[in-house]
Amino acid sequence: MLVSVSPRGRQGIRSITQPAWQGWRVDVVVLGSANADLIVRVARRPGPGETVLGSDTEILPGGKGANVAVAAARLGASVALLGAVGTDANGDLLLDSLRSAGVATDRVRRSPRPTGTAYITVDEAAENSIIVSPGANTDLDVSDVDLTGAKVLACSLEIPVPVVAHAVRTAVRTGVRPVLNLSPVTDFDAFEGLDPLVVNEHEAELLGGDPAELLALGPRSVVITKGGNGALLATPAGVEEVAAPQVDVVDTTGAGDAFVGALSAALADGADLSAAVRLAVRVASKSVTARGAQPSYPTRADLDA
Ligand SMILES: Nc1ncnc2c1ncn2[C@@H]1O[C@H](COP(=O)(O)OP(=O)(O)OP(=O)(O)O)[C@@H](O)[C@H]1O
Repeated sequence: MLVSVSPRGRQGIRSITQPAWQGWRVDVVVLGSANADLIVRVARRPGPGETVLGSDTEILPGGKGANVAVAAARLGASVALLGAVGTDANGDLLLDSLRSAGVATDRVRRSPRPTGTAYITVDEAAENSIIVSPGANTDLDVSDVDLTGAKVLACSLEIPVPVVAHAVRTAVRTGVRPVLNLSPVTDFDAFEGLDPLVVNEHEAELLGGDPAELLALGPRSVVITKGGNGALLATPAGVEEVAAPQVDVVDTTGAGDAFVGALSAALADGADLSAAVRLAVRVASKSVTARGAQPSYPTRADLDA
């Protein structure tokens, strides 16, 4: 019999008569965007019709979906990303970086459209201006939603809303725990069963502000992240605040994605929501002590160091 070995080395020998991913353990399916972040540093931003010279271009893997997937995988979760990238070099780069973080990419479709790209200008005051060209991310379709094997579905909103709504409803119907980071805030109507709905303070304001108002939208639980003040967890039973540790902040890029990745990994591992939020705060607060999004995400060993 022909056999193949799991790339994570955990599951031993598997028959190749099945698609490879069906034989591997998947704890967390992340549905979301994958972008190449093209970063250029400038003394100041150009005005209309003006040209300025900038630094060499830095190309980093990004996009909320890819960030969340990498954050969860770094903590030891078995993760598959459900997404789309182009057939271009940036698509290769994103797939390589996901795989090297241990994320299964079998559910990432190659699209004829260009890979999603974020054009990021950073000025001397470290202020960002960002243009996102979603490209292949907008190509995702409800027929791409495949939650096989998942304990937890983690999704965010940089991809078509109907796909996210379909994935959440499929998760609820099939007993997969849905976690939604409603970022950016978008017109959305599939809150029923979310456990939790995750938003930052700004997004919470846009949805009504008060945890009770967010719970009234229909999720089973709500988590509001509060930057350096940690996070708040609300269920119909009450509210719990989790303080963030005092850290030397270097770069907060991707902190929210680190939070969602860690939360999803912990929930898939059987933690209750309160314990999962406490871990997520620790992980996200660690991530702000290093530059970049994905490069700053800690492993379990980093957390204990
Ligand atoms: N200054 C900080 N000090 C310590 N922890 C922080 C700080 N800023 C963010 N964090 C950690 O990151 C988590 C998420 O931060 P935040 O609420 O700013 O999310 P966000 O707005 O989605 O982040 P971003 O948009 O930067 O990715 C917080 O709950 C906290 O654990």
